[in-house]
Amino acid sequence: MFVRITDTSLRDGSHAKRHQFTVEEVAAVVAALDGAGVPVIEVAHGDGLGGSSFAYGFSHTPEQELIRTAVATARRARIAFLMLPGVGVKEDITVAAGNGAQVCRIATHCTEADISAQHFGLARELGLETVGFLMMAHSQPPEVLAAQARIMADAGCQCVYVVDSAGALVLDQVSDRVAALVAELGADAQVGFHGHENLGLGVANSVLAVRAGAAQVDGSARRFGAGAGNTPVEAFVGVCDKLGIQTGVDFFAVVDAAEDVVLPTMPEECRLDRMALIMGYAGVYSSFLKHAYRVAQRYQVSGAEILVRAGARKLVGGQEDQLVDIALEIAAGTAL
Ligand SMILES: CC[C@H](O)CC(=O)C(=O)O
Ligand SMILES: [Mn+2]
Repeated sequence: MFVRITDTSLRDGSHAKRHQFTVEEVAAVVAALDGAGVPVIEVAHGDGLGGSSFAYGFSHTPEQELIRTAVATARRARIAFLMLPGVGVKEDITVAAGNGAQVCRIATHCTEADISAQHFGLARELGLETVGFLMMAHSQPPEVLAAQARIMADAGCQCVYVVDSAGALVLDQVSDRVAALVAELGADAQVGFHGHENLGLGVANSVLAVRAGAAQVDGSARRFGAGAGNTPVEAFVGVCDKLGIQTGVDFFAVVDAAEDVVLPTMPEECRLDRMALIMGYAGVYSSFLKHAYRVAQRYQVSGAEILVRAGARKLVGGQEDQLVDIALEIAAGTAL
């Protein structure tokens, strides 16, 4: 059994770093992960191409420059980028392809796959490998996700991911979703899994995804990602070694890369603390974490209460501004 790993520290980790990666940091991380045999490395603003904005936070370095740096540094790894239709536009994909990126990952909310069709079409025309992200996958049952995956595959997506954006999926809930996509897509497209650590299940959920037929799995060195972070790639590689699942990644080299190279780029460790746990429990988009801290501070209300209410409202990516509305509701003493 083989699983292809994509490291997303330089994209999902961007949320945890408020999008402040430098060229030097990207070069160092890509060199270390590439040297360890990580086959795909994702680089972009945390919210994907075009994410640098008032709404999501401005990047320290333009993401296309970071992509160029990653491409120039990697010897074996393919460089991937993420793009959310509406946050970025098709031109961003063309520019990233021109900068040498090889894997185009298009992310939509898990009921909105149809908005990705033109982007997959363009990416295939440009000769890019394509991956689709069905975000907030905990919020829909397996059959709904499978139907959405079919829309992406028919549009030219070569691997559709079950994306546990909130870190809310628990064990069998991952297997059931991945298995439903595998059954629907058959030979038409692969299936992937992207996990978050908010309930401490990133590695276990990823193993179950592979056992249910996932051919690709995401992780981040040192868990560097939104919320409590992503599936720790070095732990996942070690567990795969023990289980006889081939990854092609050198365990000791990726452990060194995580500790010696990625950790120094992190503003702090991604913690499985109260806020992160509530995100997983209440089903809140992991990238809302820093926004929730900021809004709680500004309106002097409980960040935990904001997240509980965000979960009850079933907010999706792009609705970060509703955290302010929720904070005002709490400050006014309105009951949930
Ligand atoms: C804002 C995009 C988001 O971070 C994509 C992702 O990694 C997820 O939904 O988990
Ligand atoms: Mn993520």
